[in-house]
Amino acid sequence: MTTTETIIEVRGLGKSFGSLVAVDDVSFTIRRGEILGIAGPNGAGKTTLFNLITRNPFGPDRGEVVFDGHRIDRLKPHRIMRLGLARTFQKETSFAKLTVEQNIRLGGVYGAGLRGAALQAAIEATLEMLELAPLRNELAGSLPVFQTKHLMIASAMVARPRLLLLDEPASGLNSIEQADLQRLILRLRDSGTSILLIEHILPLLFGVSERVMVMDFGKKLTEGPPSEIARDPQVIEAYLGGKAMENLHAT
Ligand SMILES: Nc1ncnc2c1ncn2[C@@H]1O[C@H](COP(=O)(O)OP(=O)(O)OP(=O)(O)O)[C@@H](O)[C@H]1O
Repeated sequence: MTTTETIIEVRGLGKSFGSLVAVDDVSFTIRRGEILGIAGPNGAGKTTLFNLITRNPFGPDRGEVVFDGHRIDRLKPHRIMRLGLARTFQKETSFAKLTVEQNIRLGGVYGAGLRGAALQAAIEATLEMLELAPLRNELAGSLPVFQTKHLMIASAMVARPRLLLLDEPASGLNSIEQADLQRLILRLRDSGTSILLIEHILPLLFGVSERVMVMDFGKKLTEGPPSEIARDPQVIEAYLGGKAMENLHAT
């Protein structure tokens, strides 16, 4: 359930690569229990924003991030994770030659410092929640794309994060799998994890997010409820493209 309490506050975050300003003075907050969506064209700075918040693999040049009462913008990535902030990556990050369970175990050890019975209990709960229990002994490298996505999310969720950053989790999924993923994201939120979600598949993004922030050229262009963002003419024409929004309205 969304509360008025803030789980993360990002203030004036910025990052440059030479003369390119990849993230330019971006500020936003997420409330506890909320799903905030991020939309924007390729190269808008969405993934770089995730990198800056998690400091993985690099932190910001400018700005502040306060997560659950802690300033985290100068902490090491593993310290940020241990405070309860986890992320997934666009690219496949599982260890192909380890089993599903072994991959999740690594997430619990590295992400949350879990050991012994607490670790095993977290693994079992995560296998159930992500519907991976029947596949626990399969090699990660042998999984179809849908289960691979689940495993990436499981490896983050085993640490029981209070905030989860999901980077394009629906890429490569068919429409039935996308609908399944949509339900899963809502389940994760209902289990107490706030979510920041980057997604190009707009029906999914607009379907799960309480608010959507639109980025372009590194800047935050606008932010609001999906129903308002979907009608915003400058978002439609300039940034999401008329076709993308036609598809959205058709759903
Ligand atoms: N390590 C880096 N070195 C140099 N430039 C980078 C680096 N990382 C990102 N960029 C540049 O920063 C800009 C923003 O990239 P970013 O990957 O954050 O965009 P994005 O919105 O996530 O795009 P996509 O939707 O394609 O994933 C791009 O111009 C990209 O080329």
